[in-house]
Amino acid sequence: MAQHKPSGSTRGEIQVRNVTKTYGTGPFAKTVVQDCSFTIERNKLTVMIGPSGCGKSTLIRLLAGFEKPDSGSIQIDGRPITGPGKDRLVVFQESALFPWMTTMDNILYGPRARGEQNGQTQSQADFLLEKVGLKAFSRKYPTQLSGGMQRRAELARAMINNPDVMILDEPFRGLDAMSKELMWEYYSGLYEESHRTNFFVTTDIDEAIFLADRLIVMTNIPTQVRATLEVDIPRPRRLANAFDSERANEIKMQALSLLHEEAMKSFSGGSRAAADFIEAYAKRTGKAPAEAKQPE
Ligand SMILES: Nc1ncnc2c1ncn2[C@@H]1O[C@H](COP(=O)(O)OP(=O)(O)OP(=O)(O)O)[C@@H](O)[C@H]1O
Repeated sequence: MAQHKPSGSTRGEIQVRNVTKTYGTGPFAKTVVQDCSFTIERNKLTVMIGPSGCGKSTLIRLLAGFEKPDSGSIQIDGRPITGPGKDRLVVFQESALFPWMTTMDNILYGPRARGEQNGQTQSQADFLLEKVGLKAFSRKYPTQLSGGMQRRAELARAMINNPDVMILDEPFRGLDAMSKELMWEYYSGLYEESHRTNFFVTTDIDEAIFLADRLIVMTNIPTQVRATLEVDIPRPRRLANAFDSERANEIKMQALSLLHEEAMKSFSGGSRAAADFIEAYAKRTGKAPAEAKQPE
C-alpha cells in the first residue's frame, strides 16, 4: 500500500505581543508573564528554554487558548486566539494514550473522532508508525510499550491530525537519558519530513540545541524573552554528529550563561531560597555559612 506522509502546512505563524498574565488578586497576586513578546515563525522549530518555574507552561496554556492574557495579544496568522482550535495541537508531558486502545487505534483516534477515516488516513498512520519505529507494535496496548515507545506513539497520534502548529510542553521529561536522546532523533526526523511550525518547551539545554532552528531563552519569573538565538546547525541532525560542531557548543555556552544568570536571580535579595542555597553550599564545601559567598 502506498504510504502518505503528512503534508507540511505553510500556515501557523504565532505572534505574542506584550502579553501579561497574573494569577490571584490583591496581596495574593502573582505575575507570571510580564510584557512578553515573541514570534513563533512559520515552518520552523522554535524551542523555548527557561529556568524551572519561570512561566513556560503558562505561556503554552495561553497559546493553546485554554487561558486568556490579562493584557497584550496573541495571534495566529493574523487572527486573534480566543480559545482552543484545531489549528493548534498541544502534546503534554503526561501520557494521553487511551489504555484500552491499541497503538494503531490510538493513532487513528483523531481522524475517526472527526469522521474522517479513509484510505489516506490509514496510510498516513502506517507511514507515521514506521517513522516512529513502532510498526511491529501496532496491535499492542500502551501498557505493553516502554515509556519511550509511548511517547513516540503520542507524537504519531498528534501528527496525523495535521495541525498548523504543534505545541509540545516538555514531552520527553521523565524518560531515561538514552530513550530521551532516541526521541530527539525520531522527533527531529518527523519535523524534517514536514517542516510544520513547531513550538517546543524544555528545560534541557542539549535537547534544545539538538532540536531548534531558533532558541528563545526566557528570563526568570515573571517571564519575558531574554534572548533569541538562531541555531544555524545543518540538518538532518543525528546524535552521532550534532554535538561535534563548534557552533553547537558556542550556542550552548551562550544559552547556558544567560540561563545561569536568570537562575541566580532566584537566589538574590536575601530570600529564603538564598539562605537555603548558602546553607547547602556551606555543607558541601565544609565552609561555615558566614564564609560561603552568596552568588551575585
Ligand atoms: N493557575 C495558577 N494559579 C496560580 N499560580 C499559578 C497557576 N499556574 C501557574 N502558577 C504559578 O506560576 C508559576 C509558573 O508556573 P509554570 O508552570 O507556568 O512554569 P514552568 O516554567 O512551566 O515550570 P516548570 O519548568 O517547572 O514546568 C509557578 O510559580 C506557579 O506556581
